Amino acid sequence: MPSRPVRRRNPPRAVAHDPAVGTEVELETTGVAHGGIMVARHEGRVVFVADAIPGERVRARVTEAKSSFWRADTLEVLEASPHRREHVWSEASVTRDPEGRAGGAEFGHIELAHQRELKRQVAADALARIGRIDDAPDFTVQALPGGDDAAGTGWRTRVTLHVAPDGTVGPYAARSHTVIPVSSLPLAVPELAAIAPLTERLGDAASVDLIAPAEGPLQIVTARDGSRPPLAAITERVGDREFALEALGFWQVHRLAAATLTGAVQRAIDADAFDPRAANLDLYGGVGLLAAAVGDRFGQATRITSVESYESATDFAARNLAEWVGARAVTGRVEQWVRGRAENATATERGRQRAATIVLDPPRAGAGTEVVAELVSTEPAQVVYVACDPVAFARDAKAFAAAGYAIRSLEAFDLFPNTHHVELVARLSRD
Ligand SMILES: C[S@@+](CC[C@H](N)C(=O)[O-])C[C@H]1O[C@@H](n2cnc3c(N)ncnc32)[C@H](O)[C@@H]1O
Repeated sequence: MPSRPVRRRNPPRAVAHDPAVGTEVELETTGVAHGGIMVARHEGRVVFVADAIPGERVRARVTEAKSSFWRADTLEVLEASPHRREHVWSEASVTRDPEGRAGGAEFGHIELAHQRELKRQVAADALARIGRIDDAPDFTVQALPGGDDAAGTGWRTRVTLHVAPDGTVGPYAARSHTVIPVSSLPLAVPELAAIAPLTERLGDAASVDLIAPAEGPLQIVTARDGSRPPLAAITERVGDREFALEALGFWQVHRLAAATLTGAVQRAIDADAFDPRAANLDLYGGVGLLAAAVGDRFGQATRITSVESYESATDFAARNLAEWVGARAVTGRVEQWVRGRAENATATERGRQRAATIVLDPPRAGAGTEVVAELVSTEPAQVVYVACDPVAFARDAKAFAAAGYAIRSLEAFDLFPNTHHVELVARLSRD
């Protein structure tokens, strides 16, 4: 097994314009910031430090020096937090040189309960400081069933590996596109970890995707220079319900995530405010997971439109939602699809829009203020927001709040143990 990282054709990790870059500093970390990094101060300047924990003293190397803040990598832990543990992935450990640490498990050195507390702090802080929301319900970040078993490993049903010019296969390093050779993939479900081509040389490939669907064989999809082979359909399952999708189509990554979000969305919807005949929406709908969650809770008469930009996903969503005659799947970009929806509607349709429950599950960037403005202009009865980025959610929640939509319920889930990611499910409505 090679131990030296292999560089891809990509910019260097830090551009050493500032003489501070590359210097070593001793830091005391005081808090956690968005993105899995900790906050410290050096001579009054904020420093964002990777691979530390709040309350630690570390020796760190500066990797970026801007006028308003620096970034640094931990080289040595001088005084450890009581929450520090051996990293779940030795190849991502602080004992390695920072440029040779595997990325994707940036909280793997922190006890699981404390990881969840740090994620809660980041989300609460984003709501307070970015969302300017001071009345959000209290919440904790909930572990998934069995989430603390095996130190939070063995949950990823999707893994993307990258291929260096010499054919080495591995994950990228944290914060760079350097391919890191590794001997294990602890966050992957064991059956995927077992088939990963970690010892192979794939000189003519760009990336390798590994997928463990709920049904059928494991999938290995090798892409060459951005092109992919034709993709098979796979089957995922939530309870008794099956979902068909393209092998590389979007599906929640944790093996229990789809079921967890189904339950959370069903709980979040206020049944008294739900009208099955309304113009209900499932925005950023993928293959219809959350539209099905709504339909399963409110029955055969449920009307709901799922909007998704990726055509193949919409085709599958139409199949997956076929049992609801009032369900339809539309291909389109949400920001375009919602534009002018209120003005172009008939009086009857405007009434249905006002009675609507809108579920939205945008990508990491969030929905954005323009989409929120279009949605609130139709005065929907309630909005259920599924968020994979607390800062983007806080920005959007602020825009909802400006239109009188407050957060009425809020749950958070640890769908990505040993990483900094957290998923939120919130219901927003007006008084
Ligand atoms: C976080 S996923 C959620 C999918 C689905 N709700 C689920 O849980 O399986 C976001 C989805 O939004 C789609 N998407 C991204 N940007 C979009 C846009 N501007 N308009 C419509 N869909 C978009 C992606 O293709 C992806 O399927």
